[in-house]
Amino acid sequence: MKHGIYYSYWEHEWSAKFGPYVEKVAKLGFDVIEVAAHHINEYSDAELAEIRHTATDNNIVLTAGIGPSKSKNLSSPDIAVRQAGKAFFEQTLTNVAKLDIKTIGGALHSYWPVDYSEPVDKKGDRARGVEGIHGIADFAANLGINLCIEVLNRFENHVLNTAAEGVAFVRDVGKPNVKVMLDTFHMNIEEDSFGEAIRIAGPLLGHFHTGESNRRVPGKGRIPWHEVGLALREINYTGAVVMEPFVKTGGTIGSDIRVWRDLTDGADETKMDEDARNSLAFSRFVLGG
Ligand SMILES: O=C(CO)[C@H](O)[C@H](O)[C@H](O)CO
Ligand SMILES: [Mn+2]
Repeated sequence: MKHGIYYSYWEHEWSAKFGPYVEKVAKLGFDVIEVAAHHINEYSDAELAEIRHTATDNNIVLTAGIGPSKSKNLSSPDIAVRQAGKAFFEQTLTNVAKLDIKTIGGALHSYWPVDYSEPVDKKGDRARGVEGIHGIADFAANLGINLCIEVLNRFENHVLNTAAEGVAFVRDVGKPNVKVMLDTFHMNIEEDSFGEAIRIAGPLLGHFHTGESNRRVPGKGRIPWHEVGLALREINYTGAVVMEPFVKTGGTIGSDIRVWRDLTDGADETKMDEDARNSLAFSRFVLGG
């Protein structure tokens, strides 16, 4: 099991450059950095090559996260939006592969965060989402990339809220490189049991996010980490465990994640680094790896 952190912990915008964080997370002791793929198409090949070299030099593996925008929604009822989504993913996956990334996770099957001022068509969105992911799966497979479909809580997405729904979706897609992704923050809201949800995902679990119920770093709250760790061991999970703390207000990240109070307790960057380092030690101990 490899342990990582989403670099957005330190940032306010999904567009923030992730290159400078590779060395930082290596120094903190992580194996993996997760980067936002939202704006990767704006990076030059030279920039991507440099980031890839820095990662290799620092023994860091990269993974990617994305919350697709409404205009790139693979499950939209509007065929033009679905086509734009497919084109966007093909370009994004091509660039993601330049960083030697093998895992991209998020609401790939939909968009994020969902605009609930509009009527919800869960059945139609799910059916179009299955078709949309099916339609980009082989493209991703040819680049050696797994598509990890994140199960989110009801306030952020309606298509997949539980591990059981995630598994049924992935089975309907029926492609070996399309997997389920779970996140303890969302599980805390939707699942009856953390352990059972992880066992339901079982061999289909492709990526795993961690965070407390208020998205502080693991170890500061009341998620049943021991139960989570036991279940991950039971299913022989060998993928990445990426902590996804969101503690800062402000910017698009603060607004998308609904961070309306300072959860850093006024921490400066040095203190935030220390929190991440301590949480990594806690995560390795309680989850394994
Ligand atoms: O858990 C999440 C959102 O609540 C997601 O993992 C990411 O934050 C989102 O896809 C943006 O990358
Ligand atoms: Mn997540």
